[in-house]
Amino acid sequence: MRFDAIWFRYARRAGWTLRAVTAAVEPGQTVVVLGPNGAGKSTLLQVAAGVLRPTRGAVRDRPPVVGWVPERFPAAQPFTTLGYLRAMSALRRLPETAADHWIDRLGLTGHLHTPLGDLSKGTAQKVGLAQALLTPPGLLVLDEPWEGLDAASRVLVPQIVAEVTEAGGAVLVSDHRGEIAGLPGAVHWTVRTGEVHPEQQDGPVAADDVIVEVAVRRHEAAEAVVRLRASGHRVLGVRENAAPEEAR
Ligand SMILES: Nc1ncnc2c1ncn2[C@@H]1O[C@H](COP(=O)(O)OP(=O)(O)OP(=O)(O)O)[C@@H](O)[C@H]1O
Repeated sequence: MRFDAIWFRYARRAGWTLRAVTAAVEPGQTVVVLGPNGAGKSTLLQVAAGVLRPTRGAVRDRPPVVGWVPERFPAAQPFTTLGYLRAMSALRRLPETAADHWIDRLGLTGHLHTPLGDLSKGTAQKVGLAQALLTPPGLLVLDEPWEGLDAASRVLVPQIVAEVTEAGGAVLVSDHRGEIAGLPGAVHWTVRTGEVHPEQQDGPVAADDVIVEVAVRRHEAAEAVVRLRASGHRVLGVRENAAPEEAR
């Protein structure tokens, strides 16, 4: 799937929220979308999912089955969990039992007869995930999927992402806490004031760049890398302290 010179603004006289976005997502690829608050991450994901139409430019070769999980599941709908998942299955001409696997896996069994509006944020998020996965998606778009999820459920997200990509689907996921940034093979895009900057893993350091060396505690290294990337910095490498004895 390709973003072909996409510009997006929410209103005719508003400023541009996305500017000249040109990027590609390959089948089987995970793209982690990072960037500061208000940069345009959610907007980019909604354009990718087809929820928002670009003002200029086009999304090309979007797979026919798209799974979309918004940051906030729209719970103000007159359904119970089971009623909603059955209605979503019927809409997609799937058997009534299509959601059973996800009901079981996401631990929704105890909430089947609860109205959507009465669910906790995390449980509503799981219902959102279940509906996005009813048919194996060629593109799965997840906007901050961990928000509200308990620790036991959080580990399911990278598992599900890996299963989708192993089946040949592409995944776009925004992740301000950096929970998925360590997923093997994931590429990182940083959104800054509406522009998308794919991370250049091996690109040369520009003449006017400055290299800042930072020491962090070993157990904090992964999180520090994620935070630096999320702030739009390039991380050139991580190395052990060469002289630990002298440092003491
Ligand atoms: N429905 C909307 N109508 C008008 N402006 C909007 C709308 N949604 C978002 N915006 C604006 O577009 C800009 C980008 O918002 P967006 O939600 O895409 O950023 P984000 O990077 O996902 O931020 P966050 O991490 O805080 O969720 C912001 O200035 C935001 O106020």
